[in-house]
Amino acid sequence: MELERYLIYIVVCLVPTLFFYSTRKKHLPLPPGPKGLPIVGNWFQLPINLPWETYTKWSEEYGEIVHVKDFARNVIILNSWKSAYTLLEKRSSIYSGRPQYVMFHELLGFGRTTPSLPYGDTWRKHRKLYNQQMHKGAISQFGSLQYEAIHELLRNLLDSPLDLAQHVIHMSASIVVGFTYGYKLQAKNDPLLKAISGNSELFIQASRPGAFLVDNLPILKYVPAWFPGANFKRIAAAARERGDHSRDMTFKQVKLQLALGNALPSFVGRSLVELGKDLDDESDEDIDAIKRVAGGIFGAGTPTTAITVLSFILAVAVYPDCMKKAQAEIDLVVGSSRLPELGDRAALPYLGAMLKEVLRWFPVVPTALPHATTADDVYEGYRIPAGSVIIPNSWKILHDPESYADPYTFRPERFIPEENGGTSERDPTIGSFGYGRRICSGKNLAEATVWLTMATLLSAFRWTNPVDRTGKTIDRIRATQPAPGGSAWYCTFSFSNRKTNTHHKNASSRPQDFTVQFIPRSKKLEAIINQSGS
Ligand code: HEM
Repeated sequence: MELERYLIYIVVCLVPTLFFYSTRKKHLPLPPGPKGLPIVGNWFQLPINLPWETYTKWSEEYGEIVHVKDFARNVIILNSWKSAYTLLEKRSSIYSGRPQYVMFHELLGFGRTTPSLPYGDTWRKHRKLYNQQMHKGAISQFGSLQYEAIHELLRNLLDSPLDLAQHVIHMSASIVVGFTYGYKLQAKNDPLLKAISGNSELFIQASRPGAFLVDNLPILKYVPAWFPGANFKRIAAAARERGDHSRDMTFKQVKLQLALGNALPSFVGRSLVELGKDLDDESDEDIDAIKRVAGGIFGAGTPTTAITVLSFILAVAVYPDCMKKAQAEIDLVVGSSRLPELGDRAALPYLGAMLKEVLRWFPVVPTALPHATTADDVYEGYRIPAGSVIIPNSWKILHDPESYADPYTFRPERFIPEENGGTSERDPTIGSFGYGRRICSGKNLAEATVWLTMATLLSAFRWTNPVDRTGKTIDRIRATQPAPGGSAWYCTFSFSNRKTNTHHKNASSRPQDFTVQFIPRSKKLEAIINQSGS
């Protein structure tokens, strides 16, 4: 009898409690944010250009996490390290999706590249391929590719310093394309480069929330391409064709070289050999994954690496003391009778700190790529529904004075431990390379390339006084102000010889256009640079 009463008591108390907790989430408020309109929500307020600036303004009014509506879609912006770290890193099991957009995923055909895949088995397969070919040991085997491209950069900078940006982009593309396909890029008008760079700009532009109306009104995808106003359909058809063509062309090239036995080491070649399957079965899922991972590397890796190098060149030009400190360290370890090598990295701590500072001071992907939630969640009393788009405001997080003293000053010492005279500020890797399970999968290659370029340039040259196209000096303040227009656009722009391009507003950042004069640090080094190509 006693037992029965206990059981009844437990059922009476427990069931409502469980019910309360299971429905509680649904009754909590969404995070605060600007008021929107019926149906479209905040669509008209979603920023197109330099979006992190608007997100930062919203955070001043509404707090560290802000909610807006992109039609029916909930968009949550994370403006603090605490919220980004707690949600995207610690709760990454439910924050690692990607929002799916009709234009981006379906019409443009980008839906099967690594950055845009939903969280699931195909994405895991892609990341496994990256891990196999891009762990630190595997990357080190591509050292000669990096030396060749970076030494060519030195010679190009001496020959035509005014084409600084083009030379840096060429260096970055040579490494990325060499790594992916074992392909040697021609100095000018390379046909493969033309084929694979065609969609870079659209990729970033279309991944931004609210970029195309069809994303929120999917019915528009049935509008025929000839219909007035259906320009997006024509853009999409051309992009899909370009994508299919470039993927097939590059893949077939490597397959042929493998068959002939003259393939240079590459991501595609190694992955295919390790797979050990019939390479002609292109319907095979594993082969398709290799093709698609490779197809995404150029767009993800070239502009990001190039712009990080350009930011470095600008940073040390306006902070000559940092340049001198790094050069003193290099002179001590490397000397002046050779150029730096990847093996010198551990012995150059100031340069390591400088790499971190470049990534923090001028983050090239200031709002990462949007993540998406795969389950309902609660944060600090706010409801975050499943399927929400999550945008980390990395620009703000990496310039937060609470984490980084005097955040717009370029100061590598912030990443030197206190016991060695630095200030031990928080490592910016999480943030500049993204978050949680979706963190940049090319990080090891990117860091090695940027580090080696920094070391080699500092060892070979000195440079100061950056000027813009009109000859006006760029000072420290202007150096931190991103140019309007994005990085992927920048590469397309440069590759296509400045053909007009109207879709130049997107969510990536690049410094102002600038040039500097590179002066060899000694006759001996000048001779080493000139000999490096022979
Ligand atoms: C300095 C250079 C680079 C920077 C600053 C950078 C930064 C980023 C950022 C911020 C993300 C978004 C992460 C997120 O959504 O949380 C990302 C994703 C990605 N990056 Fe990079 N990246 C760089 C170079 C590269 C290179 C060289 C490659 C390829 C070799 C690459 C491949 C990718 C891929 C595939 C993704 C998507 C990962 C996924 O969705 O799982 N990146 N990168």
